[in-house]
Amino acid sequence: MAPVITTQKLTKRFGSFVACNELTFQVDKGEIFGFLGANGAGKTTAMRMLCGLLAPTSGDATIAGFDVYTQTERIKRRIGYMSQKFSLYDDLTVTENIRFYAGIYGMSTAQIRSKTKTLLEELQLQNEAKTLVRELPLGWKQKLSFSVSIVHDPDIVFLDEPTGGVDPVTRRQFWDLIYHAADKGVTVFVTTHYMDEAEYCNRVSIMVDGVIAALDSPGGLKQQFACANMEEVFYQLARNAKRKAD
Ligand SMILES: Nc1ncnc2c1ncn2[C@@H]1O[C@H](COP(=O)(O)OP(=O)(O)OP(=O)(O)O)[C@@H](O)[C@H]1O
Repeated sequence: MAPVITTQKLTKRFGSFVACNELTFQVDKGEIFGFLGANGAGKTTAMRMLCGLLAPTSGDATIAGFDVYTQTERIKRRIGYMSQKFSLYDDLTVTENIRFYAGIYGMSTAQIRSKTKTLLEELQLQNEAKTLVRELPLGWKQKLSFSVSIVHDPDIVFLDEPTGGVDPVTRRQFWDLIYHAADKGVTVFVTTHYMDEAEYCNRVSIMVDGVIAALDSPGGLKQQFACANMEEVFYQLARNAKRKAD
């Protein structure tokens, strides 16, 4: 299967500080790829390079076949993005938010109408179609925000700590949506601090001080580091990290 994300010695320096140091990895189509690291490890910097928002200092990367140096506009059209501070409009209704983003992504009126209907059904939000987003519980906002980030059927969706602040049951429901998207062929690139979520990924990369310290399936990592769970794997790798949170 052709990889949809390929990086080769991808590096970002800020002055003499090396935020990301020679990152080399591939992510396949439909894969759920967890991108873990302690605070300051370089995850956000790497993700910004992969989204075409930040030019690398050196190395190579292609996203959906497009080059991160020269084809950033093409990349932006083929990806979705959801951050912890999701970008839904609190003072618009559920339906208005879906229509707004679908419009931004350049979908036609007919496409928007049918997509809005499907999405409301999938999320079981039909009864909340006219509810202002600010009135929705956090877990529902996260699910809506995720669905909106893939409304234009992107090749890859980048999720930056998408489930901050919700309980494990709500997180599990959110992950059902992720699995559903991955089954349809969307590649999911997700950062998280929750180790239950790391267990849900097909493969997990763990960054420490700007480098990828380990990369394998959760089962493979547990075996490699002789740990019972991902929490322990992460702790073994991250406990000696030199960088601290800003
Ligand atoms: N524009 C910048 N100029 C200088 N240093 C930066 C810049 N952006 C990030 N850094 C530094 O690069 C390092 C990696 O930051 P980054 O935000 O990528 O880490 P992270 O793994 O996403 O951490 P967190 O989980 O805390 O968000 C940090 O030490 C940060 O201070």
